[in-house]
Amino acid sequence: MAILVCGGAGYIGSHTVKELVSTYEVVVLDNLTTGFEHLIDERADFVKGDLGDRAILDEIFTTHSIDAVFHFAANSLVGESVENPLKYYRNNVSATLVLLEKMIEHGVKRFIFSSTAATYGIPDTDVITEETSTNPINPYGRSKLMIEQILADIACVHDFQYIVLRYFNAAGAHESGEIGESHDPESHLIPIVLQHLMGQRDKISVFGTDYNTSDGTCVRDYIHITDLARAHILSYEGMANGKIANKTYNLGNGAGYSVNEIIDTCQQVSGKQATVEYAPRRAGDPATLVASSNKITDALGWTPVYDLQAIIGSAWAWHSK
Ligand SMILES: NC(=O)c1ccc[n+]([C@@H]2O[C@H](COP(=O)([O-])OP(=O)(O)OC[C@H]3O[C@@H](n4cnc5c(N)ncnc54)[C@H](O)[C@@H]3O)[C@@H](O)[C@H]2O)c1
Ligand SMILES: O=c1ccn([C@@H]2O[C@H](COP(=O)(O)OP(=O)(O)O[C@H]3O[C@H](CO)[C@@H](O)[C@H](O)[C@H]3O)[C@@H](O)[C@H]2O)c(=O)[nH]1
Repeated sequence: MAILVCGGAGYIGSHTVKELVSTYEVVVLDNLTTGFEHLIDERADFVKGDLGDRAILDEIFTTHSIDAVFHFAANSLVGESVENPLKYYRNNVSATLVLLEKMIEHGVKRFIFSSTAATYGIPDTDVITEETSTNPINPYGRSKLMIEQILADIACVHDFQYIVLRYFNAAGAHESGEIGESHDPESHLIPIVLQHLMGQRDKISVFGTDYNTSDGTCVRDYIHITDLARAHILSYEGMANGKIANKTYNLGNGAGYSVNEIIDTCQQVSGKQATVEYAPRRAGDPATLVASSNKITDALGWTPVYDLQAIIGSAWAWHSK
């Protein structure tokens, strides 16, 4: 039995493939719009194509015995989604519907979905649990919540099980040093700061200093990608063993760090001094997003291993290489 990883050439997908290949047969489907073929572990089969392409999905589902689909493929930039919502609804919703239809048609019944803290919008609590109300404030978050709702509907009427994983801010690099965070252009805070500290950017822009947080900059919960990858594998095995089905779990470290604190930690880890420019708010950004991940700890025993220092340390090691 094999696992199909949609978006396995991307940042989180490629790290999960690396964790999967030692135990499972893995097929990667990716159109390489934001991913890179060189990130895919060579033990995986790679199919270059789009998840909205019915013929490619028919081919994969008939030539491989797929037991589960891990679905990472999406557009995932908050600011871009505000500027170009149709791109987000087309890729994150319409193309995913094609994948789901083909799974049902071919009798593939296990699905793990990459969702996001952006489904919560501006939470009315300091620490977000899965019971916190979902009220996304940007098209990206809405596109993910729509798929979550569609999954619940499908599971009511088909032989189909899903796990939704709502990640907070994914960061860090694989401990092998072989792969790390690659987005082009890069928009994520930690790689931008590290690129600057390596001399590849003139300065860092901090988007917004007037948020209702301790220092006025946005607070996020950063989680290492290997911790995320392990949560996917535990979720899959939990479903396959009949322990869990049709659940939604947060994945975070349970600690919030402001943009300024991230810059400080990057300076400490690298031993270099940053040049910072304070800029206006970026559209679509909530002030604070911090997770409680107790639900997945209770269900599957998952706990994050990497703290912020270790996350930034792994990213710095990879960037320096
Ligand atoms: N990076 C984060 O902090 C974060 C946080 C929460 C949720 N997520 C979610 O995790 C997933 C992975 O994020 P990432 O940071 O690795 O992004 P990424 O852009 O690095 O990876 C996405 C991959 O999907 C591929 N892809 C996109 N649309 C496709 C399509 N229609 N057909 C085939 N392949 C397609 C891209 O080429 C890329 O390789 C996304 O669903 C994202 O919404 C990411
Ligand atoms: O040059 C920069 C880049 C970012 N930020 C700020 O840093 C914080 C983190 O931004 P970023 O790294 O872009 O991540 P988010 O926008 O929080 O989104 C990430 O985390 C979300 C979950 O919380 C996921 O859903 C998204 O896919 C993923 O991109 C935000 O307050 C940004 O405004 C800056 O101040 N300057």
